Amino acid sequence: MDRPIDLHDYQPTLPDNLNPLDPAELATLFDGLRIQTRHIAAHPYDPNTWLQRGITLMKLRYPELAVGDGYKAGLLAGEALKGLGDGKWGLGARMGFWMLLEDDEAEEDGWEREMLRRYLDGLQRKARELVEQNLELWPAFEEGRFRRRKYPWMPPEFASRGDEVLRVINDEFKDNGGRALRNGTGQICSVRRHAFGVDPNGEKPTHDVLGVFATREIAPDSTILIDQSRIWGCNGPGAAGSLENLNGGMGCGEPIHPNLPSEDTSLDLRWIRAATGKNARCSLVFMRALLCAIQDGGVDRNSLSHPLIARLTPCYPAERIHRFSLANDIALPHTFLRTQGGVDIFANPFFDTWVFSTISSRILSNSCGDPLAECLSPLFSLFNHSCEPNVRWELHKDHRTVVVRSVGRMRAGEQLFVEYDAFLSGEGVGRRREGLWRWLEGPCGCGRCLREEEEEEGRRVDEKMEGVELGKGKEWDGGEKPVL
Ligand SMILES: C[S@@+](CC[C@H](N)C(=O)[O-])C[C@H]1O[C@@H](n2cnc3c(N)ncnc32)[C@H](O)[C@@H]1O
Repeated sequence: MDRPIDLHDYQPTLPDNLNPLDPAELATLFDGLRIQTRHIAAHPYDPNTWLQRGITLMKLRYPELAVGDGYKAGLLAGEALKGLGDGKWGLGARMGFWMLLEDDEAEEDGWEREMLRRYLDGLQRKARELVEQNLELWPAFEEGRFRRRKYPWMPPEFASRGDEVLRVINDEFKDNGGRALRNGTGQICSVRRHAFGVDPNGEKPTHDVLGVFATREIAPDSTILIDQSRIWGCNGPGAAGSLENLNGGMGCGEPIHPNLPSEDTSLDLRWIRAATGKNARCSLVFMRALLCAIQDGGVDRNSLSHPLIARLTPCYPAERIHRFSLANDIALPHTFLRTQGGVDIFANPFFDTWVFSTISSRILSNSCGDPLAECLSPLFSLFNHSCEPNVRWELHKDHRTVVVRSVGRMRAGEQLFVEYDAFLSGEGVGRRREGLWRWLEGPCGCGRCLREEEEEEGRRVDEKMEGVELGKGKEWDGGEKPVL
């Protein structure tokens, strides 16, 4: 957030249709945001820096980010108040912010201590007010509404997939081909750009539209891909051997889930399952995505640069309104990062709330699953949808392995398509497109939809022509003119 931005890239995430912000006011707010972000970097444990930036984010109409900063301000003020009780917190000498005191400084007189307590109390109350202003208490307690948008300060390297990302993916396809063919050699498919062709008018950029293509002829019913993921989650087993999840909803029969026997006890994720109930699978996918970034890249790199996250196309649907929850989307990931990720959530900018929100926009249109389990597959997530698919897929009982098989014979160079929602295949093109909109953020561009759209258009033109012919016929026949 401390990067200069182009004001043309600004899109608020608040769904309310308010009057647009005046450009001069917008520029001032973004200047403030930059300064406050630098101030946070210099004084990450001062609750007031977080509160002030949260207020700016609210004015800029980013409710989900304002809640994130308000939450951190409240947390810091609360921890400082607790520390005050222990005699450990005080005003940093002539520095104007609150800090941990050296032992000999801790002997403050009662008056100063009382002043400090009141100040922190006030900050905590204002932080809570900021959070509440950006949430609603109804219909769901402590949830807010927002639209998913690209944040204007997003560094360009995270905004689209570079050639290095494609190289990594294609190396993985090469390894996977060997496994699927069971003889250890040979590639079956690869990822390519311009998956739906190049826009003839040059209006839509198609460079960053990826798809999976056959690199050789594929026989019917062949295994094409065995894709195992580290980013998965399931609602876990129920209590006392029942299949019910702890908080209702179905559970699976694996006693160790949502963990694996190979994971050590420091990665016990059952508390996330208990906290999120029937949404556990989605929260677990998100936490595991953060965990992957930490395990592979450490805590000093932006998690958006992790190859498993950098390869995903984000979902920014124009009209759809999403909900975010203070408990599940803000408090839970921060607690997870502090307790199990080893991340300092105040001093480390790589796990800021805008990064959370961007990761979850990428997971949204790329994960697959069912009411029990969710999985973000590294290679399967690159397959496009068709209403007449040439491959079929299955999520294994382990909730993290997707197997893809061919339906009929395929030529080298043919694009491999899966069906995202098989329940829609019996519907007409209009209903199918409507149902698929939430996955595709636009009309389905598959061969069947384009064909049926053309047929429908043709029928409409024929009907119109028929009407014209009928009208003409009456006139020429000397019949009565219609009364308008
Ligand atoms: C799981 S990803 C597939 C890979 C993606 N094309 C990419 O570039 O990374 C799903 C996204 O691909 C695009 N997509 C997939 N199938 C499509 C289709 N039949 N028509 C239009 N867009 C499609 C949509 O943008 C969708 O949100």
